[in-house]
Amino acid sequence: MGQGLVGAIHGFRETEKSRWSEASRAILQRVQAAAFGPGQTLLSSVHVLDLEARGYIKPHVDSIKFCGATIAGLSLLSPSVMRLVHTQEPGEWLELLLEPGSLYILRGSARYDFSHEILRDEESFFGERRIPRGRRISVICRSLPEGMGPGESGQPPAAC
Ligand SMILES: O=C(O)CCC(=O)C(=O)O
Ligand SMILES: [Fe+2]
Repeated sequence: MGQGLVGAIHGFRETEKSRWSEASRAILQRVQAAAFGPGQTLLSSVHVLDLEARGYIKPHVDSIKFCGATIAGLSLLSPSVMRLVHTQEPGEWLELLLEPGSLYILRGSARYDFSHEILRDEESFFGERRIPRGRRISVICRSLPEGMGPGESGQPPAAC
């Protein structure tokens, strides 16, 4: 979790995980192949966020100090709605329905120019459609910030 994120997430527990079963590694490799380019180095551990049914994530942009150009998140258990809002033009926004088993990828403008948030149960609508929130687990892979690759100076952070 990025330093700028303190206070953004409510009703959660989390961990940074670097050891995975062979079956999970195969899934993470599919995520990485889909989301990251060959030149991108990933943070050494994967962020696992367990959001309770009443939990939610307030709008934020992941810190550029701790997280690079790409954020890829696998959603598990409950569906949820992620809203992206342009940081300079609040009228410019979109919502993503994150079904269990789906992968979202934030890169380019979506990564840097839009905040992202996970709506709380009371506000959890995708258009007109009510999306009741249960417990949701997300598995988030991030690239290292530029200039933090292997062999370059600076210690890679343990997590975003
Ligand atoms: O749970 C998610 O998919 C997003 C989490 C998030 O925005 C963060 O940890 O920075
Ligand atoms: Fe985030």
